Amino acid sequence: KGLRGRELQETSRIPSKFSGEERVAMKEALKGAIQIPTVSFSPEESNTTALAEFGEYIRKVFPTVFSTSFIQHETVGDYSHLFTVQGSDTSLQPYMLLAHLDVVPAPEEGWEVPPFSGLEHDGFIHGRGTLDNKNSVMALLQALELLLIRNYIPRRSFFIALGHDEELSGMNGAQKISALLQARGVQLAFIVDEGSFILDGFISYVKKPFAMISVSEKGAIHLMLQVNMTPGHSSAPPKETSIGILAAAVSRLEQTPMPHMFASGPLDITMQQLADEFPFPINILLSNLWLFRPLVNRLMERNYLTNALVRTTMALTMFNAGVKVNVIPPAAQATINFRIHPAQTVREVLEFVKDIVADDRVQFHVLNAFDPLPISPFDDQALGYQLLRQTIQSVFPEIDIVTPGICIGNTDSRHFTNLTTGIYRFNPIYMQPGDFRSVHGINEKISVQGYETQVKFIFEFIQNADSEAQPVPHLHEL
Ligand SMILES: CCCCCCCC/C=C\CCCCCCCC(=O)N[C@@H](CC(C)C)C(=O)O
Ligand SMILES: [Zn+2]
Ligand SMILES: [Zn+2]
Repeated sequence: KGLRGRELQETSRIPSKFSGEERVAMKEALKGAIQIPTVSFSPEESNTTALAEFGEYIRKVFPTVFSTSFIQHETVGDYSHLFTVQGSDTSLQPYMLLAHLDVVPAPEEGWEVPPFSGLEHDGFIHGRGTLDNKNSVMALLQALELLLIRNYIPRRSFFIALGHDEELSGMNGAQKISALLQARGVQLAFIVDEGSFILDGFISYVKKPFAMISVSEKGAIHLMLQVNMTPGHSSAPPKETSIGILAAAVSRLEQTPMPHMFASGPLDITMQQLADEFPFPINILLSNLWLFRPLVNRLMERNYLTNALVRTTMALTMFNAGVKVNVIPPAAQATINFRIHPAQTVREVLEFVKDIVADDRVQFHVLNAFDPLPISPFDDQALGYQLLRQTIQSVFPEIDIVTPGICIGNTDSRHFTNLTTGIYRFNPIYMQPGDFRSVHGINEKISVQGYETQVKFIFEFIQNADSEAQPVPHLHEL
């Protein structure tokens, strides 16, 4: 189901078999990438020396990519990279594979090995970026390098875009790449980026790992609340201070979750596809959402991850106030990070928040805001989704559930809605809750075997995108 024409593609396929020497080279290349500390600290501070070094490094380890006549390489926004791989059939719409080479900071405390060592230990490569997202950067280029060495000539053109400031919102990398391609009149069939995984053990009842392809991502608001009061001597305080007023306001917000929004859309399909994995009676509830939706909503609210899937969340992330112990504070500021469910908008969330705060002394400053991303198609006609599904099924034959999902974080792919309606977020790696906590946390690591499989997945995916296969129409042909 989904794609046809498999037989055709099998005839000229290059098998994803790598020699012992190639397998050593690919893991060594990843280790070298981890050792370059391409840290995005803040909008004002990145390690530009490391970002430049990374550009030199990929030239060195992927010489064929850089010397192939039908591949054009460009540096964008000083440190991001855009590879245009010209296919032989210009009637086919190109696609894009996206990843980012910057990482979040990694103070050494708590790490079993230094975070920029790239050390191999017990079958794992350790370090910041091994899951987020140098694994993808390196696997994309590695798979292409290996295909080129085997004289592969793609039919369908594609782009590999590597952003350098995703962890700071992608304005200098992905955003500029998107603008550049738009200026060139490029439209894409689809994009594949980071943002979801093969999930293993995230839902206690679901024993089988399943692949979730995120077809949308939440919007966000960075909101600063501020209260100003006249400062004075603390020995004769007013009835309320800026700190007290603000604390009461944010406490009201914390006590008032946004309405749950599990009404329809991709999550319906996710839950229905997973229903059979749950024991009785939850399987019955999930298979009959038309009747049991309110109950399922309450079940999903209980877990912090599934809760994030069913509603707009708010996290109070910064709180600043006070200048001295005996001074009535002149101002208090709180910064809140909202993640907006695809069924809500920035405007609706702000209205909701103002109603809850209901205090004119609290000023609102929207520092940054964007609506949730549109839902990309995931039906039988959706080329990007179906290619991912097909490749998951061939590379991970043990996975029999592939579901659409919603990405609870944000990715560079959100800068590309001008170029395509098909944006899919999926990393072909197994992810357990502990691994997930290591992303932006401590002891981030990838198994050598998991990384090799990621390279294999991309190697297969690029070939699948070139196959004769077309999405199967909904209606049966007569
Ligand atoms: C029913 C299924 C259960 C689902 C459990 C979900 C498990 C979580 C799986 C994937 C989430 C991955 C999110 C990764 C993308 C986040 C990247 C990131 O951190 N982006 C920044 C961007 C910002 C503009 C700097 C962010 O803060 O979101
Ligand atoms: Zn990332
Ligand atoms: Zn990240």
